[in-house]
Amino acid sequence: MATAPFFSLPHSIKHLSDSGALSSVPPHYACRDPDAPSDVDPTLEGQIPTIDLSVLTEGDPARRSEMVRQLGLACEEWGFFVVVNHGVPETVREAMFAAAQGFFDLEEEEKAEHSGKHVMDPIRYGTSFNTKVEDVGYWRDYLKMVVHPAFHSPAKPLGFGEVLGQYAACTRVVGMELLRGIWESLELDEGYMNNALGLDACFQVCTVNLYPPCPQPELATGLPPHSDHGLLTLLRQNGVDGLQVKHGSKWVHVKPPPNSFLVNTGDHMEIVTNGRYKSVLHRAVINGRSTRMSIATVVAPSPDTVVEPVAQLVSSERPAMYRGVRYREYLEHQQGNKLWEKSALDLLRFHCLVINSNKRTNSGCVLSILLQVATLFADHSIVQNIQSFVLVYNSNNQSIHLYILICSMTEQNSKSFTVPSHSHRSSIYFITTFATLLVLVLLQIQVLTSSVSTCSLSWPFFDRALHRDESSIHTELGRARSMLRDSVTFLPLKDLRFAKEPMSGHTWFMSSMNDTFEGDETRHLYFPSEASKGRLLCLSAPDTSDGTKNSYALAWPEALPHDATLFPGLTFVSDTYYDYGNLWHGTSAILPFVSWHQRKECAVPDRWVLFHWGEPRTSMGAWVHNLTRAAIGEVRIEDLRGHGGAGPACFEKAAVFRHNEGAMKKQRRREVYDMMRCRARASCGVARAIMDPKAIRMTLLLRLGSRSFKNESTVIRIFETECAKVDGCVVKVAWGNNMTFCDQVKLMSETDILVSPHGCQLTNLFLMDKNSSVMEFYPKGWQELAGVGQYIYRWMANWAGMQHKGSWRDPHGEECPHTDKLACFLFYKDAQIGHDEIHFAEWAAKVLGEVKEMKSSSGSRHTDVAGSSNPCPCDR
Ligand SMILES: O=C(O)CCC(=O)C(=O)O
Ligand SMILES: [Fe+2]
Repeated sequence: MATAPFFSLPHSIKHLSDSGALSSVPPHYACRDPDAPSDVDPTLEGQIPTIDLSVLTEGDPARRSEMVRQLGLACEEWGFFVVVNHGVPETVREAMFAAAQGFFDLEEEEKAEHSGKHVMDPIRYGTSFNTKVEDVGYWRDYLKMVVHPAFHSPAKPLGFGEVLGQYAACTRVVGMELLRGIWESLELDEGYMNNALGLDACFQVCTVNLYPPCPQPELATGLPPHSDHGLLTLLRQNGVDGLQVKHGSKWVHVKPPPNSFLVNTGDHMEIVTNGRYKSVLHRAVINGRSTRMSIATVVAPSPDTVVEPVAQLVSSERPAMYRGVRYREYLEHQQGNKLWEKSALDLLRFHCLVINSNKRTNSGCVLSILLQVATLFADHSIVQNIQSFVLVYNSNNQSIHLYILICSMTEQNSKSFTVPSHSHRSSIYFITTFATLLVLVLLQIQVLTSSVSTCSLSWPFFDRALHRDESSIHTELGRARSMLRDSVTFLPLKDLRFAKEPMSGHTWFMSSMNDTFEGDETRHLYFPSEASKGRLLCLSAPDTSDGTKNSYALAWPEALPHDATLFPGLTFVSDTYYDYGNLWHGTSAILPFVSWHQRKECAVPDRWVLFHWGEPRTSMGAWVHNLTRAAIGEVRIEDLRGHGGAGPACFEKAAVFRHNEGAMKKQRRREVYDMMRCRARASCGVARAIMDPKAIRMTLLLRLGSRSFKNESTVIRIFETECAKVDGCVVKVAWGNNMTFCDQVKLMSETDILVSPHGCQLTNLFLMDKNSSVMEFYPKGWQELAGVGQYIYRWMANWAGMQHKGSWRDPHGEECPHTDKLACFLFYKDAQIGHDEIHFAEWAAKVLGEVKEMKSSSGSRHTDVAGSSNPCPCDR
């Protein structure tokens, strides 16, 4: 029951603290005994495990599997670890803390717009944890935002949403990589886990915690001991410590190394791993001097998933310890009650007992089993808690084993969440089923021990079928086939309900179908398969300008739709939301096919069917076409309208990718980029060059028109001047628009530092030797208006094993004359880029210095080139 505090609660602790009039904490906040002996053990601090994420994502298999082992140990022994080398730029963290500070600095009325009425509101500003039910207050203000699967952000301060979006995306990537390692440490299949937990639509919430300085920090607390609800929580802080985690019976004060994430396991990790990896208790302490801010990002199962212990971690020795509950319900319960230790999780715990009665089968023993069972069933509370019972008859030694799994929950347990509990009727059901089973077992014993082996039952149906004449059977089969054929149902290929989210879940393209996960590959569809129940994919796509007019269906090979043409062999079906003309988007669309090709014994498709927004396309841009041909083999794009028959096209075998490479794992992407680089170089005959280890090759890959440098000759001179200062440095200048594919492949194979404006020509970056560097330039206005798409080359560099050395964003340039955001973005998109002589010179010198340093420590490094001793994957 809620207890009303005896003074009126402040709007926020910040408000209270900013007033400056406090010399002691109001009694409502005094929840600690200042004289209690310290429960913090400083000796444990140095033992907190550290996980190097870069080893998980790009380490060689041996290092990676050792890191996975360490991750497993960290989860098992601590439930807490520090993550370093996570790849999230410091600038992203800094921007996020600045934006969060900006929010808390708004006027109290502006923030109050988000003072949630309900604990499940997607944006919630408040103080303490849940003032409606607490009888003490915590010295903390917070802003909680659900950022995935749907993204929510306060509108103020300006730009908050962009920064949050970027922070959320980066932390989600880190969270997913860690989860991947965690599943691996338990030998759980990643695809299965992603599916079981609905991780594509994972629930992600970012909570910014603000702990202002407190006049009596020894009396109050920031957050009491608690565990978090999700799978993992990733925490960053503003440089002021205050997080403490429980290890054994002691607390550890955490002092994170710079640029690291503090990660703890949550309740749902404990549930799903059936208690192998327990959620860790932690708390936030406060101080008297400085404001502490932390950002906790929880990554959790999708809200509608019913999470329960995964079957692989449940056995007779370790029965399920928690009952399943829908994530949304758990969250609502946890957020709607007092925050205290593991009180929410405790409600889901089973206390289990396995009873095994091992008896020889003679009538006396059967009677004794019956008696035992009757005694058990006489107690209604036991019947209520019986999870399962199994009777096993062993015919070798003629014994019966009866296993009964009894799992109890407290009264409160069964009330708190809405799950069905057993009723009297179910006890009757149990008893009846049990009795029936027993009779069946006894019957079986009899059958086995007597020598009756024939069955005299007569089946009128078979009887009739056997005596029918053959021709009538054929007629009947023909009729059935024709009915099947008529029942093939064509659905719209493009479902506009999902038009806004073409990349997520089961999208608008064949929206009624679920993807399959296979290892770390991009999810995809394959026909015929178990999932399609042996049916083939048929497409009817005559309209090239409106995808909603095109359609698809599944049909059994024996009952293809009328007028259908069957295309033999393997077909690759691709749908992309951009186009096959653009280098970046085309590459992104073919990448999963390259991966699939490599995995499936280098299978080359007989044809490609390309869709863009659900509309058929009959060509790829020259660069994309060449890359595809180099990576997979000859590209024959089928024009569905010109295949001869007027009816639909059905494919003997078809692999469909419709999310670009979106869901592919990083390690896998790297392998695919490696393969594409290797094969592109081989197909262009780029010869292996023995490089002077001191040579540093800088390439300025420039653009004409939009996003070209305003003063190109000056920019070239700056880089030439800096290059001239470094021993062995040469500069090349090229323009992407007038080069063939092979010219570009060759140029990249001879580039150590790629200097280029943001734009599709940068897609070439993966063709450089691994570890090469990229410097990127943007016109004015991009940071604010371009959304996350502006980071694609940063991501690509990371996926392909390159080093992105940062970006320069032109602060000057023509002002946008429009008021509309989109119109302004389009205005800046085509703008030219200025320059900053001093900055460019210093930046170039720094990158040149780093590359020189790296080269001198690693020597010559031309690898994976045609003619080298390492053939490319799928070389024949
Ligand atoms: O601020 C901290 O260090 C802890 C925050 C926390 O535990 C939470 O937000 O759940
Ligand atoms: Fe927490």
